[in-house]
Amino acid sequence: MRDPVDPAPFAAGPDAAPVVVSSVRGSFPWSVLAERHPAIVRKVRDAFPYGPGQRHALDALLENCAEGVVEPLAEPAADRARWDAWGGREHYGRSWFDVPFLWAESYFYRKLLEAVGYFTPGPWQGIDPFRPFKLAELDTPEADEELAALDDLAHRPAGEQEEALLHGSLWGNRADLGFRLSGTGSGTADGSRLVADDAGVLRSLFAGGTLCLVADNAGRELVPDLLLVDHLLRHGRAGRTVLHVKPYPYYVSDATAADVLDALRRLTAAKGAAGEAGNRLWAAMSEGRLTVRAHPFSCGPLPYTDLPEDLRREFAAADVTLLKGDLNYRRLIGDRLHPATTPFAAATARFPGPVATLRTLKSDVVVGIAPAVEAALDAAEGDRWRTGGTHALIQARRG
Ligand SMILES: O=P(O)(O)OC[C@@]1(O)O[C@H](CO)[C@@H](O)[C@@H]1O
Repeated sequence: MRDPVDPAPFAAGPDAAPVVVSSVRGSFPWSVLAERHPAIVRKVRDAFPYGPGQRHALDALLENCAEGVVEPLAEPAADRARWDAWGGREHYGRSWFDVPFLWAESYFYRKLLEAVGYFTPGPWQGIDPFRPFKLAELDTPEADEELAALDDLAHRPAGEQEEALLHGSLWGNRADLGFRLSGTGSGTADGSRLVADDAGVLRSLFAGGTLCLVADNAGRELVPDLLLVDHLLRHGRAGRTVLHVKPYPYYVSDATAADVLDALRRLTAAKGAAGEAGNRLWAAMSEGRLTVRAHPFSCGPLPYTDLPEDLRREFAAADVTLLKGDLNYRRLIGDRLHPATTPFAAATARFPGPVATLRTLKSDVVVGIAPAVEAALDAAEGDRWRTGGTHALIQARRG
């Protein structure tokens, strides 16, 4: 039974709200393209002994991002036709700042991989330009502490464990490298920073069937995600889990299948409860109760209203599709500036099946915020609560 939806916010239809663009100088989207992306290109260039050809291509990308226009992928890119169909034909030739923010950001990462030869046959093919940053995250004293804390949690009742692991997965989203490489973002994991909390609805959707978890970042976000998955599989709260990751490196820290293996090995190498969870996850993957998918659409520049039919069917059949992180949230609500008080159920009405999100707020779009909460946050923080990574939300809609 679908939650009652107030049609008022969409009297003009769910696409009435304006799409986020990057053309307003000084805005958050503008700063991502004008400041964050050049910083990421420089970090990547300095992180590898790339040859002259790659360094020239990276410098050309830097210049193109700042002053140039969106250019097609260089032939013979295997996915050129796909990007043409994803909006490239409409956007090629336009300034990066004049196309939808979601499209410009997503395509930037695809052009970055082109510059370093990620798809080009040869020694650099398949070398993840963000891997140094991802791995550095996994081997830290903080990661050791987080894993050690599981030994105490293991003695708590299953319900308490689930609540704690759900929050671990939520706040793991704060560890977003794209966010950190440009030196912004902090946040505390205390409850006061939750601007919406549908944890009860979300937990009621763990019904022992299929959980689709659409992952976000690798490293210190993916490890808590995997620990939550272990708990749900172990306690019969999910019969199987399909973990959706990216088919290639994306948004600096987004997880690929290689990152799942790194996170899994980090767990199996740990002592105590963390190691036991790692071994259970390893067995679950071997037995097909935990499967990893890397669908091309997961690196697409489009909202989830454009889901391809196979994903639409998969999500519709799941107990719940749990979307992690800010980028997935933006794609879920169309990267549109809906009024923050727009009901989550209304803004996500076209997503197939029950859907939920665990997200720290790192970009302007948000829905499902109570009017009094929005007013209090605006009064206390101005707009910072929307993009600072200091606040988070748990939102869910039954099918
Ligand atoms: O999906 P994540 O990892 O939580 O966050 C990704 C993201 O916040 O990083 C960009 C800024 O660098 C945003 O535009 C984008 O939404």
